[in-house]
Amino acid sequence: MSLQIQMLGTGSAFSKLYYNTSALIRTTDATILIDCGPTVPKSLSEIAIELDQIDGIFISHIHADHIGGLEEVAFRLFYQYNRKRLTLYVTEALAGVLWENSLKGGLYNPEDGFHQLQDYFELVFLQERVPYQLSPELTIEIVPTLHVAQKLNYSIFINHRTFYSADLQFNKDFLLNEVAHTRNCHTIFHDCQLSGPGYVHTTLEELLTLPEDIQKLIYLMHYDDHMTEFIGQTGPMTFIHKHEIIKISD
Ligand SMILES: Nc1ccn([C@@H]2O[C@@H]3COP(=O)(O)O[C@H]3[C@H]2O)c(=O)n1
Ligand SMILES: [Zn+2]
Ligand SMILES: [Zn+2]
Repeated sequence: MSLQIQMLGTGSAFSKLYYNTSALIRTTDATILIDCGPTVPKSLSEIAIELDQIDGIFISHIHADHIGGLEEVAFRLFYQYNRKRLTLYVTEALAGVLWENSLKGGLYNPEDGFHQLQDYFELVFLQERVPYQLSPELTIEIVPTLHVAQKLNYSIFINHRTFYSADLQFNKDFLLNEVAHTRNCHTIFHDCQLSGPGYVHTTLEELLTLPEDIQKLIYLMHYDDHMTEFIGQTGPMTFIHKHEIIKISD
């Protein structure tokens, strides 16, 4: 079984250098996008991936750096790609706020028959902590994680043993007991705020308190533009870069 994770961006919400954190999950039979910030269409075009080569999009939460490219994707699917409807993998609750609190502003167009999210995307509602086999080679499972109080936020297990964090506050117990121990993950993609108090993110300082054998599994993403100043200061953890491909064999 072959699984590849290719980063489309690795920067923080305010990064001007590294694009919004987002990735493509690629297997021989499926290509799924994780999050869709404003820089995603440009990043896809840089690696010559057309929107109609993507089978579906998973959304972790509705901050703009994770969804700000969806309006462009929705319009282009309809007007440039002959009304193609991609699948959106979301919880039902997230689909509601995604439309009402974000996308409706640009996409609502009753005159042309666009009333709701379903008019642009095929919606597949995920349940928390239920594995979904999206294709013979790809299974995903979402878990609720804490980012901003009262704000829906989901991280994702890919083929059971790869963990990809949404933006999240450090949760050492979860990383040690669930990600590393119970699920025996061999690969972890984790958001990382390089300096200052995290507030709504996990800081590098916090990740450095994890046991070394877990740090070895971690690729750091969602970092600020002063990343280069921290090269050599991340213990065994590795900064991942835009368009880098991690091959995962299971
Ligand atoms: N309580 C908060 C909420 C948000 N923020 C910043 O706003 C950004 C929104 O996108 P993000 O990627 O979640 O990162 C958040 C923080 O930088 C923050 O610093 N403190
Ligand atoms: Zn973010
Ligand atoms: Zn966020």
